[in-house]
Amino acid sequence: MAPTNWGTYLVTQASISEGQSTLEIVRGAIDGGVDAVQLREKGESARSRYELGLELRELTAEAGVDLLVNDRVDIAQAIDADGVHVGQSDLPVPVARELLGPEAVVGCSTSTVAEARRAEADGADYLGVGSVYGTTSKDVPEAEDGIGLERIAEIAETVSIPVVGIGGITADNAGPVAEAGAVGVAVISEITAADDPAAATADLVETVETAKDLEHRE
Ligand SMILES: Cc1ncc(COP(=O)(O)OP(=O)(O)O)c(N)n1
Ligand SMILES: Cc1nc(C(=O)O)sc1CCOP(=O)(O)O
Ligand SMILES: [Mg+2]
Repeated sequence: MAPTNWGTYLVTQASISEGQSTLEIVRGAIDGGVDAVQLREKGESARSRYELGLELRELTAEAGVDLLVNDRVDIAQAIDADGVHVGQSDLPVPVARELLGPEAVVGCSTSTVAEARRAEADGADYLGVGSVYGTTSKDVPEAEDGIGLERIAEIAETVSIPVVGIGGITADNAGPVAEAGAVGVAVISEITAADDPAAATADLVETVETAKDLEHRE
């Protein structure tokens, strides 16, 4: 599936779960209809991300769900992921593309119009734009303040590649992100910290689909 159709995108970080493993959470997310999963697990060793990545690859491939790896092109290659997600302090987009090839999905984090233009020119396939509402899930002070929906709209109008909103997104506030022009939403806590990840995912899927339907009718 292409990023254009990623309505709901799970970014994994089991350290903020209520005792559930990443595999359990991803299984639930798949049952709930998630479109893409990103292996993040900041703080874990390369070996443990690699081993978890192999298991996630099996699960996601069976379900037809895209699998991305955060930051690490080498792990993406080693587990045969669909692609990689890089931020402003990670490997540059053209380098990730060169290493992974033309078929891989390369996503890039941006929070300003200038960064978005650059990522698109560099060949990114989609943008992760945030932090939309502000979050403590990403351990940097900048993420605590939201960039707001107007910035999402401005970036979505500027670039031709899909924009995915990230940061502080829940089923209650995901609709306006899609209405602002994002193809979908990426979340950690809304699914990961839920008692029932499948139900939390299904709520998000429905909210985003409804908002996109309304947006297209206008
Ligand atoms: C979909 C998506 N968008 C943004 C990010 C953040 O990437 P980055 O800024 O590199 O921060 P880390 O996640 O690496 O801490 C993301 N991971 N996914
Ligand atoms: C990994 C990440 N990147 C962000 C960015 O703004 O680039 S915000 C974020 C954390 C998203 O977690 P939650 O859904 O719990 O807010
Ligand atoms: Mg990164």
